[in-house]
Amino acid sequence: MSATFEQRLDAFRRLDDAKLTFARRDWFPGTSGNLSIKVANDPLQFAVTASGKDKTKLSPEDYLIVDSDSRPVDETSLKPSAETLIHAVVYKKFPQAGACFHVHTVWNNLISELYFGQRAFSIQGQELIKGLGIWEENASITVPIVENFADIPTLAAAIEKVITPDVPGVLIRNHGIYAWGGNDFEAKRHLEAFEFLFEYHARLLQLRQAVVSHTPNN
Ligand SMILES: CSC[C@@H](O)[C@@H](O)C(=O)COP(=O)(O)O
Ligand SMILES: [Zn+2]
Repeated sequence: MSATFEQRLDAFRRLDDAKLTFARRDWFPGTSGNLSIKVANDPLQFAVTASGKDKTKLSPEDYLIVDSDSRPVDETSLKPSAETLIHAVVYKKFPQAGACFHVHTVWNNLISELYFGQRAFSIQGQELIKGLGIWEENASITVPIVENFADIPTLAAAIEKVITPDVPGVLIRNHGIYAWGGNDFEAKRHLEAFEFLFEYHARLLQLRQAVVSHTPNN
C-alpha cells in the first residue's frame, strides 16, 4: 500500500532532524550527502533528499517520495538525489532497512584513501563496534570499500555486490559512506559509530607515526 500523508510528513520531519544534526557536525560540505527514510514496503517507497540542495538548511522543497525505480511518485519539479539508486539498492537488498544516510567527511575519505588498493577496512576490539549492533567479545568488523564510479548505476551495482547484513555500511573511495538501519535512530547510531571508528583509527596511525619519528635511533 502507498504511504499515507501522515507517514510522509513523519518521514520528512525525521529527515529534518537527521539533516540538522549532521549539518551541525559539518557532514554536508558543498551540498554533498543525501538521506532517505522508507515510507512503504510493498510497493517500496521512500522519502529522499532532493538533489543539489544546501543540506545545512530547511526548506519546503527538501524531500520527495520515490518508488523502487528511484522515480518520483508524484508530479514534482524536484529532482531526487543523484544517488537515489544506492538507497534503493539498500532497501531492496535488506527489506528490514528503514533509513539510509550518506555523508562525506574528511575521516571517511581518509580511511578509504589509506587503504587504497584494498577492498575493505577492518578494525577490532573497539567498544564503539557495539554501536553497530555487534556485541561479541573483541569483535572485528570489515567495512567494504568500492571504487568511486562516476556512473551511478555502475556504482550502485558495485555496492549491491559487496554489502552484507553483518555490517550496516559501505565506503565509497574518496567519496563518503552509506550507512543504514532499521529506522532513522538506528541508521544515525550506525553512522556515528562508523565515523568514530574511522577518526579513531586514522588518529591512532598518526600518533604512532609521530611516536616512531620522535624515538631516538629511528
Ligand atoms: C556536490 S558533491 C556531492 C555529490 O556529487 C554527491 O556525491 C552527493 O553526495 C550529493 O548529491 P545529491 O544529488 O545532492 O544527493
Ligand atoms: Zn555523495
